[in-house]
Amino acid sequence: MEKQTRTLVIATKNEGKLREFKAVLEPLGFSAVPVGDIDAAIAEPKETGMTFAENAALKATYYMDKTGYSCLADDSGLIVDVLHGRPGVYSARYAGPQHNDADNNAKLLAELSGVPAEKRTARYACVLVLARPGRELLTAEGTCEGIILNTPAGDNGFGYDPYFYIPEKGKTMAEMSLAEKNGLSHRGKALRKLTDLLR
Ligand SMILES: O=c1nc[nH]c2c1ncn2[C@H]1C[C@H](O)[C@@H](COP(=O)(O)OP(=O)(O)OP(=O)(O)O)O1
Ligand SMILES: [Mg+2]
Repeated sequence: MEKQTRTLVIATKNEGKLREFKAVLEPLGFSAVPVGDIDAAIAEPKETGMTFAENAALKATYYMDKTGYSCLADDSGLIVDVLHGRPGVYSARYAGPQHNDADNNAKLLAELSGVPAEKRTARYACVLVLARPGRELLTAEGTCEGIILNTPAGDNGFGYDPYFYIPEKGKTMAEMSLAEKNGLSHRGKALRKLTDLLR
């Protein structure tokens, strides 16, 4: 086991994801530095992929090329069964290019209006890709099952979390601490798989 801290540049502009990355990675001896701290002027890439895996690889490779560092990217989203998998890879842009959580949640609720609880099954999915100079890409995935509520609960987390209810826990993801969310979330699962690959 190497003892020195290994720096991973986190290739995201999302503060909520960054908090979750740091909480998992720092206790494992990684220093998680947001790409904006390396160079705040790098423009966000267009997420043109058709899958989470394509977009995660695209973001990781883009930021590695721009910074020269190993870069860890996350592409994730919400898959709602009764909506045939929407919003899926378009989760961040569901209500339009402004990329606004409140607008996205409002659109989700409108699309689910009148749909009873037992048909509101959904899952979060996360694909992580680590791009390292001169090496092959590393990929890890995670999912987390839940139900979409009609009314929000909780102030933690980000994105769709106030509406994403975990029946086994009796609460939404926005009612969980960072550690509790990471313990069961799509991102937490993918991060643990990815760090296992780095040991
Ligand atoms: O744990 C989560 N809790 C709540 N919502 C979540 C979660 N995980 C993904 N989501 C939603 C937020 C966003 O609407 C979309 C991700 O979009 P995605 O492009 O991967 O991220 P982003 O644009 O916010 O940041 P970036 O691309 O810079 O990493 O799915
Ligand atoms: Mg994005």
